[in-house]
Amino acid sequence: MTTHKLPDAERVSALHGLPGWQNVKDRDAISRNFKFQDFNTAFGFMARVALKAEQMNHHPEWFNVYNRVEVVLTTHDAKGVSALDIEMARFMDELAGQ
Ligand SMILES: C[C@H](O)[C@H](O)[C@H]1CNC2=NC(N)=NC(=O)C2=N1
Repeated sequence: MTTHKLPDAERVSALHGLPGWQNVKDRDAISRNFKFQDFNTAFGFMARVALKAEQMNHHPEWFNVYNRVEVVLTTHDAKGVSALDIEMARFMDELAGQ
């Protein structure tokens, strides 16, 4: 299963490769804030991520205001961060180009 909680060492090394992402305080999750040029770009990003999320059956928690998208990734079924969260974080970074 890819939905099991990642061992600490794997999580630490995955986060090294995802410099924009950090552990969430008081929660077993990772987060990143993205800032885009405008709402259209932010929402386009969200639309593409939504399609990927459906394909993966793995859905982000996020909050959008205008050009900002605040993302929290965790695997509810695993009660923690799994390989799916790392895959989603990499996808988002690649898409955002930042
Ligand atoms: C029933 C359905 O497959 C599950 O609830 C999926 C849907 N999307 C999900 N998304 C996330 N982030 N974590 C999950 O555990 C999860 N589980």
